[in-house]
Order: sequence, then C-alpha cells, then structure tokens
Amino acid sequence: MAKKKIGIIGATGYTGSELVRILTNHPDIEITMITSETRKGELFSDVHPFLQGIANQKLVSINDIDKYELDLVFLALPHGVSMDFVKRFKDSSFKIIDLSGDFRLNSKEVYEKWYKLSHIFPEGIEKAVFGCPELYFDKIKDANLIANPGCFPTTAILGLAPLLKANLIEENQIIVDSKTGVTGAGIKAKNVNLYSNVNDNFKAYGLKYHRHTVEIQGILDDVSGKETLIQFTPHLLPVDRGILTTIYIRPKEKMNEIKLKELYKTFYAKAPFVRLRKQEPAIKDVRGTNYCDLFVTYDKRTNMVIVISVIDNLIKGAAGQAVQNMNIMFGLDETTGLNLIPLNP
Ligand SMILES: NC(=O)C1=CN([C@@H]2O[C@H](COP(=O)(O)OP(=O)(O)OC[C@H]3O[C@@H](n4cnc5c(N)ncnc54)[C@H](OP(=O)(O)O)[C@@H]3O)[C@@H](O)[C@H]2O)C=CC1
Ligand SMILES: CC(=O)N[C@@H](CCC(=O)OP(=O)(O)O)C(=O)O
Repeated sequence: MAKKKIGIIGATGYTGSELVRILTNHPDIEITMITSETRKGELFSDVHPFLQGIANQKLVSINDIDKYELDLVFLALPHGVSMDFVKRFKDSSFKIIDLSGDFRLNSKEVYEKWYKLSHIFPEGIEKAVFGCPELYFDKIKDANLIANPGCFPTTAILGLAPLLKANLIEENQIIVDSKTGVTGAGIKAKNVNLYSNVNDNFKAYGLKYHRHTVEIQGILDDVSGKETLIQFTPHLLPVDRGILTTIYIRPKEKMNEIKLKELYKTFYAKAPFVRLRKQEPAIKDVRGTNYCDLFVTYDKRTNMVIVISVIDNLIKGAAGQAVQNMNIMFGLDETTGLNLIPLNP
C-alpha cells in the first residue's frame, strides 16, 4: 500500500510536536506538510530542537495547503480556531482529525453555553464522530471528521463506560476528581502556569463549569441511554505530563469485587490500550504511551465503587489517540506506530 500523506496543522504547540514525534516512526504514512502561522519558513527542528536530525521539514502556512495532496490532516489548533479550518475545507478530499473541543459536543447551543463562544459550523458538529475507539470503533472507520476526545474526558469515559453500559450505578451521583500535568494547558504563556505558581504547589480550578463536564456527560448519556450528572473537578499538578482521575460511584445494589473486575475485563477484552491493573496505577506507569490504565475496586463499608484512571494527556489524551483513530480510518491495525513503552522512572 502506498504511504498515506499526512498534514499536521499547528505544529509549534505541544500536541503538534507530539504528533510529529509519534508519526515519524509510523511505517504507513509520510508527513507531507507541517504548518505554523507564527514560524512559517523556519525548520520544524529549529522550533522543537529535541527533534533535530529526526524531523527537519520546513514549516509552511495553512494557506499553502492546496500545493499538497493529502489523505488526512490533524488539527492541533486551539478551540475556536479549528472550526474555521473545518468550515473552510469542508469540501476537501482529505479526512480531518480535530484535537480541539470544537466538534465534541452534541449541539451548537451546548457548545456556546459551555465554551462561551459562538459556533460558526454546526454542520460539522452533526457530521463529527467522537474519536473514542473503545466505544465507537465502527463509526470511526467510516468517518471523515473526528472530534478527538479531551484529555480529562478520556480518563472519565473509559473509567465509567462498563458500569454505565451494564446499568449498575446511580447515573446522577458520579464524582470525577482529576489531577493533570501542566502541558494540558498548551504552550502559550499564562500567568497561572508560571513556574513559581505551579512548582511545589497544588490547586483545584474550573470548579462547577469546566467545559469537560458536559463532554463527559454527553458521551456517558449516549453509552447509558440515560441522563448522567457528573461532578467534575480538575487540579493542577507540578508535573509535565500525566492525568490521574479518581472516580467515586454509588452502585444501585451491593457489588461483588470479583464480578466488578470481570465486567471490566470483558468490556475491554479487545481494547489494546486499556490495561486493567491489579494495583493503583501512577502517572509514570503510562508516561510516553497510549495506555489508559484502570484500577477498579469496591468499598463494602461505604458501598462505593472507586475507579482510578491514568493516561499521558499528550498521548492517549491527545496525539496518540488521534493516531489510533487515523489507523482505524485507514483500515490499519489500531496499534501501528503506537507500540510505545512507558518512561518510568
Ligand atoms: N495539551 C493537551 O494535553 C491537550 C490538548 N488538546 C487540544 O489540542 C489542541 C492543541 O493543543 P496544544 O498543542 O496543547 O496547544 P498549544 O497551545 O500548545 O498549540 C496550539 C497551536 O495552534 C497554533 N495556532 C493557530 N492559530 C492560533 C491562534 N489563533 N491562537 C493560538 N494558537 C494558534 C499555534 O501555532 P502557530 O501559531 O505557530 O501556527 C500553536 O502552536 C487544543 O485545542 C487543545 O485544547 C486536547 C487534549 C489534550
Ligand atoms: C492544565 C490545563 O489547563 N488543562 C486544560 C486541559 C484541556 C485540554 O487540553 O483539553 P481540550 O482539548 O478540551 O481543550 C484545561 O483544563 O483546560
């Protein structure tokens, strides 16, 4: 099979460079075009010196896109910017995987309420497939526009789907408590993410109104066929990458620990990137990989199920999951190019 031609749009940021890092080792694609509006004309490896000798392409502008024949483009752009691109290139022959939140929600109205932005391309919301391969593999295969899941939602959705699908839990009493590394905020300088504010520190943010709340609820509604209600609080960890999410769940009836673990084992039997752990996972157990590690247990004393879900936000939470989706769209084995081994310690 001829190599597929790939464009990466917005590659001066964290997920863009992570896409280049992963795709450079992918046997079935070639990176044909990498864009930056602020650094166009420069070498990609001058912007990301850690890739010197590995990825030496010249950065071009989005406006040069017609010069290239592309099979698929990844959008590593901020939300609100991606939708402009998707609208502008809606009739192009290439497939699109958008890493932003612009096409993940159910409607223009929900997007505008939670993102406080107007949506200029609602048609895209209708067409987009939510790129969670563990839930929507068949739809992803045939999609032309993928809304790649958010990082926190990836941990929460994978942690909750088996229980909700089996109708075993109270769908309106779910607490999702997440801790993330700083790269989740992107490469642009922001005061809250200054070294002195993050280092040796720990804090909650986005209480009650974080936009990922509605993304998690929307997908879990679809999985369960019920209206879920999620209390979601993210926290900022003084680390580069990694998310650890702890989920507290009230079961409808008393649970059995062995059956609980069996439920997850069956649900994820064919999911190469979900690892069911015997003990509580740590963020370093998945660092640099596309794994989502899950630990599930039942507390008889409180009658609560506890799920711990861990990913690397830049990989399973963004670039890796996007490559997994690309593989599925091209009919390749979903693990191609993603056989990465955790970097621990
Ligand atoms: N970081 C993470 O862990 C995750 C990120 N995401 C999502 O993926 C997308 C990319 O994230 P990330 O790589 O972290 O973001 P960054 O901020 O690190 O990079 C975004 C890139 O978009 C380009 N860009 C184009 N137009 C604009 C604009 N108007 N304003 C700012 N940047 C612009 C910039 O490149 P240039 O200006 O050179 O063209 C920039 O390098 C975002 O939508 C993010 O929410 C999703 C899951 C996890
Ligand atoms: C630390 C930090 O700020 N994290 C980001 C993660 C969001 C993200 O990357 O996901 P989207 O694609 O939905 O924007 C945040 O909480 O907004």
